[in-house]
Amino acid sequence: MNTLISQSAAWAALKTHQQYLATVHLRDLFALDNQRFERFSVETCGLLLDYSKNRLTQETLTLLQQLAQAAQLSEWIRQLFQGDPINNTEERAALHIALRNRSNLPIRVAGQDVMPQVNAVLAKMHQFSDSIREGEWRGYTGKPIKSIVNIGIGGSDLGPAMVTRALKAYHHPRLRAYFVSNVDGTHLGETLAELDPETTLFIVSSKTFTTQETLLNANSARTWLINQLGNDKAVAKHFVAVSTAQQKVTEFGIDPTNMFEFWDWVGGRYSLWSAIGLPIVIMIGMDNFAALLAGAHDLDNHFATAPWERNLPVLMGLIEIWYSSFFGATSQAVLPYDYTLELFPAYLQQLAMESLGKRVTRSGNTVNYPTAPIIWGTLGNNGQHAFYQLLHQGTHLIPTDFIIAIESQYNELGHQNAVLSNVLAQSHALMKGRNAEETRLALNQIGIAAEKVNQQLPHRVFPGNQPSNLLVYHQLTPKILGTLIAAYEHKVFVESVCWGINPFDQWGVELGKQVANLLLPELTQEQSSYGYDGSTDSLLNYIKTHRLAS
Ligand SMILES: O=P(O)(O)OC[C@H]1O[C@](O)(CO)[C@@H](O)[C@@H]1O
Repeated sequence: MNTLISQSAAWAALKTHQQYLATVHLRDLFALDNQRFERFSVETCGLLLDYSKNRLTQETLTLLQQLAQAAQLSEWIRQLFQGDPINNTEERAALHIALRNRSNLPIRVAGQDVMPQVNAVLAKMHQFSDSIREGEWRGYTGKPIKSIVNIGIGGSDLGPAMVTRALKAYHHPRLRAYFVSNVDGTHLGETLAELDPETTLFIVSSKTFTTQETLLNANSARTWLINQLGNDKAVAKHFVAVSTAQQKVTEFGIDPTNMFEFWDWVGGRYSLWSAIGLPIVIMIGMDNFAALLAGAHDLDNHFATAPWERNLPVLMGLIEIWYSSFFGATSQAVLPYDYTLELFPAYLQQLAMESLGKRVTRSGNTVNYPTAPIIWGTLGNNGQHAFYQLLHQGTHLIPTDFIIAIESQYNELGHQNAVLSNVLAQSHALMKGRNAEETRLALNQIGIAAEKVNQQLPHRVFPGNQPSNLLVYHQLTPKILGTLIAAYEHKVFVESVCWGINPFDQWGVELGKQVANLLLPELTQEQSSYGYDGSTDSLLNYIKTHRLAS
């Protein structure tokens, strides 16, 4: 589409409609309609989305669906699922749905069914992970593996790290997982200090096998291992690779038989379902990994077939567009009230912002509307004692996703009602607020002297009207985690389609990498003028001088 979506009739209608809804308080929407929960919630694949605490009406949803129609969402979903090269700037398909295609029906890329390849790699992962878990795979000195170290960054780290963390209750009791991503030697150094080389397996994960951070960490880890075990033959028993680039893996010194393959039609941030999930499989076993895939597959089927008004990721995507492009919300908070999801906000940051942080459409036209919000968040209960002040009384409109487990992994401790009461209280209070009259009454009730009430009133009023989604599931299992992640992946896809963006490339990360490559040798060369800019040149000299002085 060469024209911008903002030129559509649906966009204009939404703009007019927003002017009306901007004047309506959420508490009034609830007062007007006691069926909001029934009307504005959807349950599928074990996941409930309550979106009734959003600044929308039935008319809003109708108009948002018209926008999706104008953007040809159905056609794009069809193309996604049939393996068309919808990553147009890289001329590739984006087929993460094939990685979890438990139906096994053929999915074709350029006419060729990819399912045999997918299944072959899954079988290899199964066999390898079993051999580690059962202690058959031995290190160079004959001991079973106890520590798995994933070396990767971005999509080759965040997804597997998040899932491995979330599914700790399913870990093999002998095994510990570590994730090294940062190029600061402290990350690898601190990790190595905890490891026994004889019982450690390194998984070098990199789609391209060119990423500076990963290769530097992998090289240092290899040097450490060889020094510790005294023979470079040890590498074969302690290093495996996950990549699309066999030649580069071989050049690094890893035997191709110890390489787990994936393909260019798997985007980095969509890759945890592929061989990039190897540390997950080793830690939780293939049956549980298959359940993760099955949860995602169920949600894929829902996304591909459910009518939009009952389609969970479609609704989530449209609601975010509503706030970003029409209310001007610049950020979205993701606040899990499930301790196991502590890495989920960081994972979502890459998924959403690397996919949607773009200013031109697929055809290269500059957009004239705001696109992706900034995603941020942390565990909700901790956030309450840190930044919720800003949510309740600050000046920003911050739509929030609360993620709720009805049962925790440690239910027997009896804390869960405290968790649930907190999250329900927060979403309620953010929605309803407390107006001046209610605040006056509350202050009177706690015995604040009448003359002080007026003074305190402005500080004690809560404007409310902060929207939120509540995503609720029974307990975090591999299956429900798969469903939850797939829901967010497809939400991002819906947004990309409506904004006309290609969500599967990431050209915006290139420039910084290129300049870093130019700068790297400057740090060791003897020169004092470089031609970057006044600040960068001076900082290079400042750093070198300080090094010499220390
Ligand atoms: O898996 P690779 O090729 O090492 O890339 C790691 C990450 O780097 C990025 O390209 C961004 O720099 C991500 O898209 C990707 O997930």
